[in-house]
Amino acid sequence: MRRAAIRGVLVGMSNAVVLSGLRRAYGSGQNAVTALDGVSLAFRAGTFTAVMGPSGSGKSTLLQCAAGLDRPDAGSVVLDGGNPVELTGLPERRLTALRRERIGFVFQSVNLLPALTAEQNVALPLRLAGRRVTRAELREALAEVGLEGRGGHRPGELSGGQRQRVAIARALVTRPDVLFADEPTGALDTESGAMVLRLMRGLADGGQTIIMVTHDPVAASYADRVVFIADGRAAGEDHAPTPERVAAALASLRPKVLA
Ligand SMILES: Nc1ncnc2c1ncn2[C@@H]1O[C@H](COP(=O)(O)OP(=O)(O)OP(=O)(O)O)[C@@H](O)[C@H]1O
Repeated sequence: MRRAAIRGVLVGMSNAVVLSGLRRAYGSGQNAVTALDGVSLAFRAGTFTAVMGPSGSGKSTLLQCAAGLDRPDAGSVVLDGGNPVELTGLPERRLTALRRERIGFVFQSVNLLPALTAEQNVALPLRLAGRRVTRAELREALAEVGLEGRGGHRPGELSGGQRQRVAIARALVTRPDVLFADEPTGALDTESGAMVLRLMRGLADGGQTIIMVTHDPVAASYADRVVFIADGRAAGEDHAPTPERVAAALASLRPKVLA
């Protein structure tokens, strides 16, 4: 009973991702940089979390480790989704398969293949996983991100915000446990960025777990929770973020030299 209760806290049904004691250093000797210095965080299923912190605080490293794109030196990453699996220590082939099936990732640079249509770009992860995919599924995936009727357009014929929405549709087409986003609105104008953020908010309201790194307090205010990282460590949380509160918390974390 007690063990079940403890397990419930660590990797229970309600958590989509649990990070425990994550450490990651780059380089060695005098050049060694500690990017993550023992971070433990849990992300509840169906919630939208923003990760914020000063430049170089370890946000991208955290996201890359949590998404199985980088390996921590110590600590564990557990993906739950009803079928818990620990990423750390998985052989590369299993990790690749797991990333393909259970993890979605969107970046600041959208990385769509320019020669392919929106529909063909969205189909790619399923094709790589050897799955059949129908036109109807692809149309539905694009409709979910507000791009019905745009399936035949190539990236060059779409706006920046529309391209990012295609990338989100591509990341979600495998129905991943978690959508990781690293500065998804960093390259967009305010209006396109707001559309992408509203889309992500709606996806989370529909049950999608989202973890997003951002520098922008307005972007962070769309999330349910903001976690702050400073010097590779967890440095507080806000469960009712507004742009003003987030900006104030961030200012208090900035290295004195930049303040
Ligand atoms: N591949 C790498 N090799 C060496 N050092 C690295 C590497 N990646 C990150 N670092 C260092 O690790 C620390 C954390 O980097 P990370 O990119 O995670 O920070 P961040 O908070 O995402 O920064 P930013 O907000 O500027 O993007 C930094 O000091 C960075 O210089």
